[in-house]
Amino acid sequence: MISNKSLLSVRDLVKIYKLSAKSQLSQNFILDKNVTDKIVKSSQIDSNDLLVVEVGAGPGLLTRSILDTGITNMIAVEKDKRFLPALMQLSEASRGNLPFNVASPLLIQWMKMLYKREGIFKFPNVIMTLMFQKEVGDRIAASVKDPERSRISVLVQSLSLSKPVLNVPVDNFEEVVRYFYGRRRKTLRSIFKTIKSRISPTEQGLLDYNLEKLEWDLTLRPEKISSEEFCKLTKIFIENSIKFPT
Ligand SMILES: C[S@@+](CC[C@H](N)C(=O)[O-])C[C@H]1O[C@@H](n2cnc3c(N)ncnc32)[C@H](O)[C@@H]1O
Repeated sequence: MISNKSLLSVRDLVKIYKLSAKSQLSQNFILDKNVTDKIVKSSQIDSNDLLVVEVGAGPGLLTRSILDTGITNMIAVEKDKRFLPALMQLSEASRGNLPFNVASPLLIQWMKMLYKREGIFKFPNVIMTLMFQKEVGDRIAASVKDPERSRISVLVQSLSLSKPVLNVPVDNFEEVVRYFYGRRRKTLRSIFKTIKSRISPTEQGLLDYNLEKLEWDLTLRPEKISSEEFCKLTKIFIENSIKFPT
């Protein structure tokens, strides 16, 4: 718990240290404590939590709301040294509003670790509260019908524990999805043509035979392919020992 009486307000700190938001660091600050308190409430942070980590603490208002819960161990990570004086006032750190530029790679890494039960995810009941820019949130939730559908939609939806669809190793799956979304403006026919030019004639035959069974419409683009279908494709490569081209 921190004593706010001894602290300058975050609004004042922003003025004093001239902490204007830098777009290249995806900076966008919350200056209303009602909002940061609500975020913390929804994250279910409890004073018994052993450790809370905040990535991208900025001027530290969310950090203050987290500290107000009475937690005792906190790590705040911040790339921009300008925030050091503001954060130095706070002795501990938190979790919350992710820097938008690192949100997608971090999320994919965490989802993979969660799926493999690695790192902190070896422990049961790890709760993470992640806040994203609306555009990133839209992409995460996008279905095959939405124009925002992207690699992150496929990966997160496939790895999500509430509705897991993955039945192939996550690294192979990611490789396939990354390859297709790296060519998202091309048709599936054109992408498969490139893939086939990079594998042996025997492998080409095996791939053609199995692709027919998938019954994909090859005039479509990758965003129209569901996570389940990408799983099936990954399985074809694995079961027929076809090395996926990089
Ligand atoms: C969207 S702001 C959020 C600030 C604060 N948490 C809030 O809610 O007001 C994201 C913060 O992440 C920081 N940031 C950006 N890239 C970072 C990185 N690679 N590592 C750590 N912090 C980073 C930015 O400097 C910025 O302060």
